[in-house]
Amino acid sequence: MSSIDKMSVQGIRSFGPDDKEKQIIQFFTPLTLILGPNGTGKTTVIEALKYITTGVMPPGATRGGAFVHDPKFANEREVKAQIRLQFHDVSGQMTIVQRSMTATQKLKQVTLKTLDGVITRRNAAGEKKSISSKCAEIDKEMITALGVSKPVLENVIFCHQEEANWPLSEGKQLKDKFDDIFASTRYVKALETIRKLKMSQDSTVKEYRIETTYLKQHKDKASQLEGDLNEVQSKLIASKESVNSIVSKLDPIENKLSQIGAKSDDIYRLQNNITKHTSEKKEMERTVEELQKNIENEFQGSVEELKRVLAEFQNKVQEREDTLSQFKQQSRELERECEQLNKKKSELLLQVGKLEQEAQVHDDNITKRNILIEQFADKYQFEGFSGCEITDEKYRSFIENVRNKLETMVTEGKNLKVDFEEKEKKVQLKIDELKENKTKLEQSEHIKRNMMVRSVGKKCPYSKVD
Ligand SMILES: Nc1ncnc2c1ncn2[C@@H]1O[C@H](COP(=O)(O)OP(=O)(O)OP(=O)(O)O)[C@@H](O)[C@H]1O
Repeated sequence: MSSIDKMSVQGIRSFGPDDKEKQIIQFFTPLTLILGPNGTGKTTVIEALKYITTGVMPPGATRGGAFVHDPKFANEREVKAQIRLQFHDVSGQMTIVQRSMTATQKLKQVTLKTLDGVITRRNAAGEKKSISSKCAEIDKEMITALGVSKPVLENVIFCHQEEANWPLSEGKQLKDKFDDIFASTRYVKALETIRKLKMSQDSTVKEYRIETTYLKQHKDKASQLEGDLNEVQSKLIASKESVNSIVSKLDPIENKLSQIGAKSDDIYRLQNNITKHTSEKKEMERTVEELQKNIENEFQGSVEELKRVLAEFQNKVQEREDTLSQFKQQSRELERECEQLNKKKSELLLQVGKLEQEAQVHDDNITKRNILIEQFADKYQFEGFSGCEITDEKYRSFIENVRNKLETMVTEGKNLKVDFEEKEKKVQLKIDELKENKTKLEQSEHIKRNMMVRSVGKKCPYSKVD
């Protein structure tokens, strides 16, 4: 169990901030009574204990200056407050915790700043070890060190006198307080978690049990298979040994077999040759027979003479073959020439056709020309062209006549043109004269009309003038 030894307070409420004003309170076992008149600081001691152990300031101390000694009282701009507590933690180790604050007087209000705290521990050898940390961490550390929960410290051990009537509060608030103190919510949650964990673990165990059954079956099967395998392996070894012995016996037999095979191949080859030669012999005999049948005059000379005759015959055959190839060559050249001539012939035939067409056109033109000559001769009374054949002589005479006629007509035309030009000049003079007269007449008409309009307008102003 943890126990509080002593506490020093400085700069809290009526406790002054100077070092000489620092107060140290010693706590006794099993009980410490604090007595004093009103306003001497009894509540402040409890508040300081609550603050140093839990980090919670007294109610109404939200305004900075309320808990820390007022800077106005100290005639300072800033006041530093410090609380130190020496205690033995649950393991009996001596621990010192220190928390500090500063209150600064601003223009209208006092602001409070909480500084980092320090926890110092002394181990069994008497060595000190300090840990400086944030307030929240110190709060956690203190709860662990004292072995008492924060709600118990706040509401039971260091309960402020202004909050001491919480046991008389309404149902829900009261329940919440008790839940906090006994941490029942946490236990309920923990129990729920444990229950869920148990359920999940139960199901896992169930699964494992089923799996174990299967695994056991598998194991039995595996051991059975292992036995079978061993048996098969021993059989395999025995079989391998017998195979090896058979293989060793087989080697000479295989050698002999391969020798026999080679010999059998030779025999087969020889048999094939015999069959082939026999059939060749038969074929030759048949050929000889046929040749003997066809021979009318059998050659009576020796083989040498026959060879010579054969050679002569072959030479003759060669000569004939050469002559034949020459004829073939000539025939090919003649065929080529014939082809070219046919081509030329077809071209000439084409030209003949064209020329015949042109001759026809020419004859038609001659006929038309003769008709026109006859018509022209009749029209211009050329004699000797009517009803006779138009020869070249006639044609030239006709052209001469035409030329003469044309010259006569041109001369007449020129004379006529001169006459017409003279007549035109005269007519133009007449026209100019007439135009002049016309202009004069129009002017006189205009003057007369104006005069008539004026004379009629004086008589009747509304009559229309045409
Ligand atoms: N911020 C402050 N600065 C300086 N002094 C303060 C400050 N706040 C409170 N005080 C003084 O601290 C004292 C409060 O003391 P406290 O309430 O602890 O006395 P008490 O012994 O518990 O009194 P009671 O028996 O009446 O409860 C008062 O004298 C008050 O004037």
